[in-house]
Amino acid sequence: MNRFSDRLYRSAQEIWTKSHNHPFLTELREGTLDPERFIYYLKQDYVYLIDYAKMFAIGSMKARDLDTMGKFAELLHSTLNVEMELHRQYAARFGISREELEQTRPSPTTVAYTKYLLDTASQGPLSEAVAALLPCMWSYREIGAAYMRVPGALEHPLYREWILMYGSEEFGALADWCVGLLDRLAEGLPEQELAQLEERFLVASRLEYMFWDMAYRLEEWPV
Ligand SMILES: Cc1ncc(C[n+]2csc(CCO)c2C)c(N)n1
Repeated sequence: MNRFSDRLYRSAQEIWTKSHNHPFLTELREGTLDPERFIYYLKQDYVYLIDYAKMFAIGSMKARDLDTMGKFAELLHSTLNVEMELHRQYAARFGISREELEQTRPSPTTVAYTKYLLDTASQGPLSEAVAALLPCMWSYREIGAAYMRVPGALEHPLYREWILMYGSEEFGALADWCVGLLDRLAEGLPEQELAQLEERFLVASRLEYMFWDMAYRLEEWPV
């Protein structure tokens, strides 16, 4: 069967491979990542997730049926209460309060990524919103599943929980649902619209790469 998601996966392959080989991720899976870089990532990711959760709210609003509406509501709930709870627990280990996490000033890359997502979701049809939010869910699913199998990765005192969360069955199932939704939404669309969806997917994939890179560089505003 010819799935639109197969086309997206192929066209983003080069970008995703660069993410997988980025030192932030190679060092995280080997357990050598400097915690300072991880803390920076957690703080930026926390404010990223606040906007990302809003994408799910927009998804719920634009859904055409109750099942889809409910699934986005479930994703919104899980982002706020499961994924962000992991960040809160990590922050507590480093003496960073919930308030401090929430007050993180977004870096240039975080601003670029979150505003790109929210602009896409609010201006376009549901299919474009899903194309833009998919690299986040799908690439983390791939990373989590792969790192669960890296010998010793789950023994690391700091990175173990992170890997367990993204390697979990629940996260896998949510990502699969989003992939399937995009395939259904793309059915029968003309090539011009498919190309537009592909572009959203590729820009978000590049921004995912930039997010790892930003954290590794501890990016700051230049002025
Ligand atoms: C930059 C960045 N990209 C992707 C994720 C992963 N992620 C964000 S929301 C979601 C699904 C529901 O919570 C998943 C898997 C992240 N945390 N940060």
